[in-house]
Amino acid sequence: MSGRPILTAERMRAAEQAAIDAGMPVETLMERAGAALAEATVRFGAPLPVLILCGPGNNGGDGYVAARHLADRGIRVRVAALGDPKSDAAKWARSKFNGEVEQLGAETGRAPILIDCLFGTGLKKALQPDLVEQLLRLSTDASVCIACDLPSGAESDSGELLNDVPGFGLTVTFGALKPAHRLMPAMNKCGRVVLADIGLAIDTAWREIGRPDLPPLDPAGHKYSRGLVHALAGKMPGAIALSTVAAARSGAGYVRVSTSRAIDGLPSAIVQTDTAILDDPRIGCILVGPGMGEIPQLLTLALTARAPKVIDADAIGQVGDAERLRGQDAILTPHSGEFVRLFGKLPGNKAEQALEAACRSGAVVVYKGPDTVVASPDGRIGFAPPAPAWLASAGTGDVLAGMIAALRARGLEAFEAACAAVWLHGRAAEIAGPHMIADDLAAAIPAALDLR
Ligand SMILES: NC(=O)C1=CN([C@@H]2O[C@H](COP(=O)(O)OP(=O)(O)OC[C@H]3O[C@@H](n4cnc5c(N)ncnc54)[C@H](O)[C@@H]3O)[C@@H](O)[C@H]2O)[C@H](O)CC1
Ligand SMILES: [K+]
Repeated sequence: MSGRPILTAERMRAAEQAAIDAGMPVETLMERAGAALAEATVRFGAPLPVLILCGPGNNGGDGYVAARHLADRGIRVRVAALGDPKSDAAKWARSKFNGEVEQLGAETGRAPILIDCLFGTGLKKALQPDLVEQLLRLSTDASVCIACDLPSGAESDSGELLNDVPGFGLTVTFGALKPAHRLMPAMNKCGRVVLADIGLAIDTAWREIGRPDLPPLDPAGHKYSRGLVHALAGKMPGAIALSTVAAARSGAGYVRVSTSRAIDGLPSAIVQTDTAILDDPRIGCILVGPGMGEIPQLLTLALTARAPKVIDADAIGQVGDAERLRGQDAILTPHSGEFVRLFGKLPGNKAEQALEAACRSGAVVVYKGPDTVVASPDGRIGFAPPAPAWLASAGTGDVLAGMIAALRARGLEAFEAACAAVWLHGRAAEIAGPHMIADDLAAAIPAALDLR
């Protein structure tokens, strides 16, 4: 899967140290970071006057470098410092900035552009209340607020907010994204996240889910080679109807649903049958769970089949022991309640919890929410980019399950199919707009596919 790399603070420091050990002075890294911050500020905020808040560490050091670059470009820039720089690199950066540096406090005057260089990946605890008060006050009247690496108060690895944090329009980060840029609640405070390459070698299996690269249609293909999705209907046919329509619109060549009674309103292209022959070798992916209700035998039936399968909604509640999924080539799509009921409260951030669940079950786990992460037992993690809040409505999970099943049936391996569907699901919601219902979301899938 393509997508921007994501590293925890510790792995970021290791990448930085490896570069330093290879002869790259930390000042060079800081110079590149600060220059990138200045460039992004000019592009995002135009040549308005700038106030940079500098902390005592290297986050502050980036700020002094950015101040120098902005001043060199003729932009009026002031620096308000939280004490003197403590790290050698920050002292170096401070010494190279010839402008005024005032002490950050209640008298610090506002500016149209505010850049937060107080704390980044070195944050250890919540900011002092009076500092939070100044940060919030100075951000209130700024027209543009920019965070250096992270909003100060955002915990880099968990995405928790250790203190009140203003909403930033832009976050400029270096080398790799951090989990906080793509996990709630910190994700909501970052605004647009720009990643600056500062010359670090980054190697990671954790990535932001990028635009998917789907296989082209085979001109010699037929409906089976384009992917047969076989869905198992349960007590509430409306949910499986949404899933099957979503699967068909996601490019499955043939969508079939086993149902004990005819489902009204389903497009004729979706074949309804009263049998469930799941050892049909032409099946590309089975879908069970949407609208299933309390019929555990449907999950048991699905688990007798060798075909890949998407286990969603009510079926997750019937799994019982995650070990049942080992060897099933399954994709599990829990929201937080379903996740905790099946796996319990796991340690670590949401991504690490999803990875642990993937390892315990052998399944690819799509841990849904306003921040969705996809984890594979082989260690890969995909973090979804921000998706519209209006996805929080009935039936959108059914649509996602159908999209995953279709892309799996089209031949993408499980992790890639799940990541691609999550990305397309978010874009389809943007296209459908804030008043959408799940049916509109399914209808917007072709337009989302055209975005690639
Ligand atoms: N990753 C890279 O390749 C580069 C990162 N850069 C920038 O460096 C910061 C990380 O710098 P660091 O000095 O480790 O920590 P911070 O500047 O985030 O924190 C400063 C310092 O402050 C102390 N501290 C922590 N929390 C608090 C608190 N709540 N109140 C008071 N003091 C606190 C603690 O001792 C910290 O060490 C990274 O974010 C990037 O912006 C490099 O400049 C470029 C390369
Ligand atoms: K910061």
